[in-house]
This record gives sequence, structure tokens and C-alpha cells, in this order.
Amino acid sequence: MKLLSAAQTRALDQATIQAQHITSADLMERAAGAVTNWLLDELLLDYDTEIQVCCGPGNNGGDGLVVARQLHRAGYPVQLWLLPAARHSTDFTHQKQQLPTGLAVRQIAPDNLPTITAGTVVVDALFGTGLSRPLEGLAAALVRHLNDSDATVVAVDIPSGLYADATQPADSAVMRATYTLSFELPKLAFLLPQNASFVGDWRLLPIGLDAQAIQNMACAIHFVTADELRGRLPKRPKFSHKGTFGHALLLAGSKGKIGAAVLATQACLRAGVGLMTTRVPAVGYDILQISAPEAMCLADPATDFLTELPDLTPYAAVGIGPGLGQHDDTRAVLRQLLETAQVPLIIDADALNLLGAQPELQQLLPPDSLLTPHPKEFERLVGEPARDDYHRLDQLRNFAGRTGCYCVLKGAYTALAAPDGALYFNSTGNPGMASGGSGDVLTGLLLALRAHQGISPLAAALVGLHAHGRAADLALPHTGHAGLLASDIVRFIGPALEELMDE
Ligand SMILES: NC(=O)C1=CN([C@@H]2O[C@H](COP(=O)(O)OP(=O)(O)OC[C@H]3O[C@@H](n4cnc5c(N)ncnc54)[C@H](OP(=O)(O)O)[C@@H]3O)[C@@H](O)[C@H]2O)[C@@H](O)CC1
Ligand SMILES: [K+]
Repeated sequence: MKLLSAAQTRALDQATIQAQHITSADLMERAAGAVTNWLLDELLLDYDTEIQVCCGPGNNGGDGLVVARQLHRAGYPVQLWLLPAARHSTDFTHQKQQLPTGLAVRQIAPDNLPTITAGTVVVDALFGTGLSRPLEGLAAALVRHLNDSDATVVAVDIPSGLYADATQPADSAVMRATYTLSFELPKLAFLLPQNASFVGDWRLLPIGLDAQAIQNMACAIHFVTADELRGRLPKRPKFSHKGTFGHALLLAGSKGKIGAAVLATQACLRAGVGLMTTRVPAVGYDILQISAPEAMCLADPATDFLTELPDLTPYAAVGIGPGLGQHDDTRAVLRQLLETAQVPLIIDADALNLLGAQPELQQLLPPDSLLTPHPKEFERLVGEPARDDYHRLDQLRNFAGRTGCYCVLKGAYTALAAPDGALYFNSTGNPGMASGGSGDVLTGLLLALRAHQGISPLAAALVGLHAHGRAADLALPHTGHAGLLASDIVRFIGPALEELMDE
């Protein structure tokens, strides 16, 4: 799915109206109808629920007017509140004229704000994608009043005061919605940690926006759904053998962190690699052989950390990082790997920290390598803290462009920047994954997909990120959030990948 800018969203509105030969009022009726149906079917409003609909002066307010009309006609006790404004949109004015006479209109004023009691549902239709400046005055006072209440707030399209694709100034008033109902497509703002407390639970309501117009819109930011990935993973042919799926090498582990090597190895095996060799320091040899008998193990001459790079000739892809430690000799291994590798690399964890500590090593990164930092590792990699989440995304795209690599930024919606500047957000996963070892599992999974000759670098990264989160989602009913371990994710990699395979 494309993550359109606010300006593009408005253009899409117009394109839909033209393509479908409808009026903007028709489209508004559809949008508001979807909100009303959601309130009735999902929020399960009952006839006693007090519903306060707060409308601003533009089309977001127009949506609110239609929701109020529809709920009133259906017999629900709606109170309608309007924010005074010098100008109103044409559609707002039109919808106001359509209000039934029995529906009282209340003007919001400093001494006349909606009274919120236990169980009140507020429909926030103050401002949508037309927000042009931070909220102030009465609008800000209303938002703060509602934020201080216990109301269940349902934001229409986007929480009022929140920019769809930029950071609003610190301390500006933004509605803290319980639910945000966005039309057809999500907004970039929903995916960023800095906005989590405003956006709440977000849902997409289809309203028949023109598919062709969406397809024609130039947009380099995507929210990747399972539907878009289905078929990107080739089916295993009947006459395949272990050579078909590549031989992967993993360089991982140090004393006390052999578990990271084990988890990454197991994940790589479960992701369907043909052959797997893991290089660990000697201390890890027995551990790995016992816990991952399907893998071959190459012990380093040193006991506690890696000091030598093995011959790379047999391997189709190389992963480095999980549990590696940052010893000088290990850094020399990383340098030698970067200088000599002719195959795709997956770089994670301490290998990223080593790249951050010695930025000149970054110039050696072979093109199309895949790096998988979490935000702290990414900060070390670029050597500069981000001002906010949007700035961090800029840094991510710049890094991918500068190095010619694919770079991940792990989070609730893990982002992936491609060398061409495109940005992809993953849609799977759950908070149970925020515990030690899940990153190691991702490295192993991605390593298997990069070793596979039939998958492009981009598809490998997207399928890997999706399957990692999906495996955790499949494990969740068996473990609960707190009980979800990295090894549980490993168990469900197979089923998660199966869902994406060619028919
Ligand atoms: N796109 C779609 O597919 C569909 C879109 N639909 C709906 O349309 C919504 C977008 O409507 P919209 O463009 O009229 O903008 P909206 O947010 O209502 O407000 C603009 C007004 O607010 C004003 N204003 C702005 N900032 C302000 C501030 N800080 N403080 C005070 N005033 C401020 C601004 O004034 P101005 O900036 O001109 O001074 C202008 O008067 C969209 O979110 C969705 O709900 C659906 O109906 C159908 C499908
Ligand atoms: K809103």
C-alpha cells in the first residue's frame, strides 16, 4: 500500500470524484457511512451511549456532520458540536444544510465545551489532512479538554492536530485518539513511535478511492501487506535438492553469547536454506553441534571470539553479527570479509557496532548488502542522533543511497530503505518480540533468503521481515506476549513462509 502525502490524499479525492462521476458530497457520504458503520459494528454503540461529534470547518468537519446525521437518524443520542471559524468548506456548508431539524447544533466556546461522562464516545472530526498549522486558541483548548477526559475518542481520518507526514512543533495540542479510522490507506504518521499516543489503534476503512489513480501516484513509501508479498517466494520444485537453496555461512557468537549464534542458525535452517555452516569461537563448538545438528560447525582457532575468516568459496551468502562481540581481532575478520566477499552479506548486531566505531569500514560494504540495526545501533552507524522519527527515516534513506545497501530500522513497524530511495514498512509482528534473541532470528531468516538464488535482494528483505513478524504472530496464541521467546519465532518461520509461497 502506498503511504501518500496529505497533498496526494487530497489529489486522490479529486481523481476519484472525476473518475467515478460522483460529487464530493457523494464521496463524503461514503466516507462518513464507513465511520458510522464502524461505530455501530465494531465499537458496538448502544442506544444509551452518549456520542459527542466535534466538527471543524473543513471536509473533516463535513464528515463529522454526516456521521452525526446518520447516527441521529438511526436513533442514537448524538450531540453535535461545531468549532467557530471565519471560513467553511463548500461541502461542510452543504452538509450543515442537510442536518435534520431535530438534531441540535451547539457552538464550542471557552465556557461551553462538551461534558464528558463515563462511557462517552467522542467523534473527532475537527481537522484532517487539511491541517495547515498547529492548533491554537479554542481548538487547542478543546483538544486538551478531551485529552484530559476519559472519553473514548474516535478520530476521523487522523487525530486532529497531527500532521500526516511531518512533525508538529513540540507541545502543540494533538488529539489522543483511542481509535483512528483512516480512509482506504494509512498515513506515514501512524507508523512512527513518536505518534503512538495520538493515533491509538488505527483501522483502514475502504471507501472505493480510485485504484487506478492510486496506482498512478508517484510514491516511494510503502506499507507492505501480505497480499503484496504473496507469490514472491518461489515454490520448492519437486526435483529440488539441497544445492538449489544455497549454502549459507554465519559468523557469530563469542563467549557467553553462543545462544545468539544458535538462534540465527536455527532460523536460517527453518527458513529453508540448503546447507548451513556456522563459524563460532571454539567455546561454541559443542553447543552448536548439539543444538543445531542440521548445521555444520567450523570452530575458530580462538576460544572466546572470532579471529579468522574461513575460505568463502563455498557460500552463496554470508551473515555476520549475532553475539559477535567487538574484539579487535573480530573487527579484522569483519574488515577482511568486507574486502573479499563476492556474495550478499547480512550485517547485524555487533558487526554494526564495529561499523559505527570505524566509519571508514562502511565504504567497503559490498552493494546490495543488508544491514539490520535497531534504532540505537543505527544511531551508532550514522554517528548522529536523530531529531525525530522523520529525520531518522531521512537518515535511513540517505544511508541506503550512500552505501548502495538495503538498511532495516527495527521497530513496531520495521522500516526498510532501498538503495533507490524507496522506503518500506513491515506490517506484521507484536510487542512480544521485544526481547533478546528476536534480532538474531531475523538475521538467520534473512540469510537463508539471500542464499536462495531465485529471490531478488528486495524481495528477500521484504519477505524476511514479514515472515519474522508473522511467525511471532502465529506463535502468540501459544505463548502470550510475555512468554514469547525468540525460539518460539523460529518454530513458526516455516508456516509464515508457507503463506507467501507461490501456489
Ligand atoms: N481525501 C479523501 O480521500 C477524502 C477526504 N475526506 C475528508 O476530508 C478531509 C480533508 O478535508 P479538508 O481538505 O477540507 O481539510 P480539513 O482538515 O478538514 O481542514 C481544513 C480547514 O481547516 C482550516 N485549518 C487548518 N489548520 C488549522 C488550524 N491549525 N487552526 C484552525 N484552522 C485550521 C483550514 O483553513 P486554512 O488552512 O485554509 O486557513 C481549512 O478551513 C480529510 O481528512 C477527510 O476527513 C472525505 O470526506 C472523503 C474522502
Ligand atoms: K480528525
